[in-house]
Parts: sequence; C-alpha cells; structure tokens
Amino acid sequence: MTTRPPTSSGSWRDGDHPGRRKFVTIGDLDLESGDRLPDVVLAYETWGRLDETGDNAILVEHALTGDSHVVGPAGPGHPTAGWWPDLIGSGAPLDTDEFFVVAINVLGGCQGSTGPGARAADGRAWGSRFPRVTIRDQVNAEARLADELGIRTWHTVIGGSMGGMRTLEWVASFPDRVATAVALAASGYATAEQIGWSQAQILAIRNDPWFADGDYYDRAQGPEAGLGIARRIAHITYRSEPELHQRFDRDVRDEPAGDNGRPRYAVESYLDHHGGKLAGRFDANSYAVLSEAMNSHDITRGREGLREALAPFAGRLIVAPVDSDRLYPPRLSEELVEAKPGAELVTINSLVGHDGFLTEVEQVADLLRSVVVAPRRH
Ligand SMILES: CC(=O)SCCNC(=O)CCNC(=O)[C@H](O)C(C)(C)COP(=O)(O)OP(=O)(O)OC[C@H]1O[C@@H](n2cnc3c(N)ncnc32)[C@H](O)[C@@H]1OP(=O)(O)O
Ligand SMILES: N[C@@H](CCO)C(=O)O
Repeated sequence: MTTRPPTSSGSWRDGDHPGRRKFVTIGDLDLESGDRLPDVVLAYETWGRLDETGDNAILVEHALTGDSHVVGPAGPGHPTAGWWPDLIGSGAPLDTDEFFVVAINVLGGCQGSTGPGARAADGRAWGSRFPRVTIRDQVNAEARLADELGIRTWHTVIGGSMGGMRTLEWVASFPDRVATAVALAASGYATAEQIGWSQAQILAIRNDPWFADGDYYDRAQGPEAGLGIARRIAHITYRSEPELHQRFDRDVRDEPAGDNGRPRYAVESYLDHHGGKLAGRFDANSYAVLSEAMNSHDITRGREGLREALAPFAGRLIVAPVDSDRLYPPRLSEELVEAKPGAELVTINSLVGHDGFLTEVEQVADLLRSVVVAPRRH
C-alpha cells in the first residue's frame, strides 16, 4: 500500500543515502483523457551523482509490480529487495562512479507515487475516483521529474515489460531527451492477447466482493483474493510452458493435503505462493490502473505508424526480446527494429519466458556493459 509522504511542495526525502526514496511534487498533470490529476507526487531513488554537464543520467524503468528500489535490501518503503540486484553500484554495469542512476515509482503505482491508494485533497484515498492514466501520461509525469532534477537528456533509458513500454514512449514523446534507449521484453503497442490477459486479471480483482468498487481502503479487508488470482493468471504468462513442465511436471505436493483428497499439484502450490506474495505487497487498485495503462500502450497513437513514431529519434535504440517470451513474443521487438533504421536487436536467451528480463541478470549486465555503458568511455 502507498506510504504517504508529508504534504508539501518541492522535493523531500526519507534520507540522503543512495537508494533511499525521495519524493517530488510535479504539480497538476493534464492527462490524455482530458482529466487533470492534481498535486502529483512521484517517489524516486537515485544512485551516483549528476555531473556538471548533466549528461550522465540513466533512467531505469520498472515493470508492473516493481518499484523504484532497483537494488538494495528490503526496508522502510521497500517491501522487497531490489528487483535487478547488483546492476547499480560502484564498478557495476550501471557504474555509479560514472553515472547518476534514477528510478521512479510509476504514476498510478503504490510505492510512494500518486496512485489510487494515495490520499486526495479531501484526505480520503483516491480509490474509485482515481482517473485512467496511460503510459504516455506516466512518461509525461517522469519528464516533469527530470526537469526538477535538472536532467535535460538521459544518457540512457532502460526498462523491461511495462518499463520497456515507458522507455519506448520516452523515445516517441521526447526524442531529443534520450540518447540511448534499451527496451527489454517489450513492444510498441499492447497486443490483443496482452489486453485479453489483462481483462481476465482486472475482472478477478473487480469481482472480488471485498473490492467495494475500489473504495476498500478503510475496510477490514481488501480484494486480496482477487489480486492473488490476477497474479496467478499473469504469472503463467510470465513463464514458458517448457519451464513449467521442466520444473513441476505432474508433481504433487503431499502437504498440506488437498481438499476432498484431490492432489495438490506443485505448480498450483507455486502459483499460490506467488499470488499470496503479491497480495501481501501490492495494492489491487494500482494493479488494475497499471494494467489498464499497459492496455493503452501504443506509441503510434496520433503518430501514424511505428516508423513515423520512431523517426524523430536520432539516438540509439536497442530492443532485447526474451527468446521464450510468449507474452511479448520476439516478433514484436523485430517489428521495432524493422521500423527504425539502425536499431539493434539483442536477444536474451532463457527457458523462463517473459520474466527472463528479470531472471537473466547476467545477460542484462552484459548487454549494459557492452552496448550501453562502454561506448561513453571512448
Ligand atoms: C525479487 C522480487 O520479487 S523484487 C520485488 C519487485 N519485483 C519485481 O519487480 C518483479 C516481481 N518478481 C517477479 O516477477 C518474480 O518474483 C521473479 C521474476 C523475480 C521470480 O523469478 P525466479 O527467481 O525465477 O523465482 P521463482 O518464480 O522460481 O519463485 C521463487 C519462489 O517460489 C517459491 N516456490 C518455488 N516452487 C514452489 C512450489 N512448488 N510451491 C510453493 N512455492 C514455491 C520459492 O520458495 C520462492 O519463494 P520466495 O520468492 O518467497 O523465496
Ligand atoms: N514479473 C514482473 C514482470 C511483469 O511484466 C512483474 O511482476 O513486474
């Protein structure tokens, strides 16, 4: 759930140590829908130092249930340890001796940024009143944070999945503010199948009797069961069929015993684990808002096609699909490379599927070392 920062304007922080959350008020945000979201706060974390030229900043964009805590242990404001361990630090692929690394909790999220669990001006959680936001709205908000930090052009923007969507939207919306973009396990638009999977997940949440039309924050219980089901559905799409087969096959867990003596398959217990874990650390409304934001993703909206959307970008574009990804199949990355002359395709090899961009940390590290960071030193 959202940890509400103190109400004020300008920047404030939990602490000055690297990786400690900071907050900035970016003011009112006009949304694509025509709504205006007032007094928007974004939570973010930084590592390293912005140099005098201001051109050494790297933006790391998190995926659906990630947050600004890219590296480091769990702690206040961070329900989990970092989701890309060891990628940021002195001598790490995103080397803080050289770069100023920024990660922002996405608009609509639940780890410090304005989202449905945050309090509106009347002191009540936004809940059902939280407006629809798009990936483009989220990137517009992030651009305002970049302005606040004095970052005109990102040296690199990198992200996977929903983070890859924001990376590509940065390229399309602010082509002169990104020098290099790395989009992992992503696509230029949400596909019919992705939208279909999202629908099932959103319905699981909204049909939980404890959802209360989204206004459950002052109740004894929220729609954790619905969120858990959503996560189970999603998690299957994040993994490959061969991986699930190899890991679990038809194995049965002997405890706890299944109801009515039916077997409890190991894969069920695994999905129960992931469903329960997410329900304990994430806000269901945020999950639905962010899923709808992902459904909105389409860098071609108002820009003709992929080619036209990417044409103004003069920087370096690297797209990195996971070869076994059935949710964002490699053809979606190949389309981007075909649409953008000079764009590079670097395939991540993994049995895992979509989550490969999180689990194959070494390959991501190699990618960052070889194609992103190294060229700056020459
Ligand atoms: C690491 C984080 O969660 S950081 C928080 C932010 N998170 C994100 O941004 C991404 C969200 N995380 C994820 O999507 C996933 O957790 C991933 C991609 C990181 C997981 O990748 P993997 O390393 O392949 O983990 P895997 O899917 O095997 O799950 C391991 C967990 O399942 C449990 N598990 C494995 N098999 C079973 C089973 N048959 N029954 C019950 N539990 C099982 C393990 O005990 C382990 O539990 P733990 O995570 O509580 O320690
Ligand atoms: N498993 C990741 C990837 C979603 O694309 C997450 O939960 O954020």
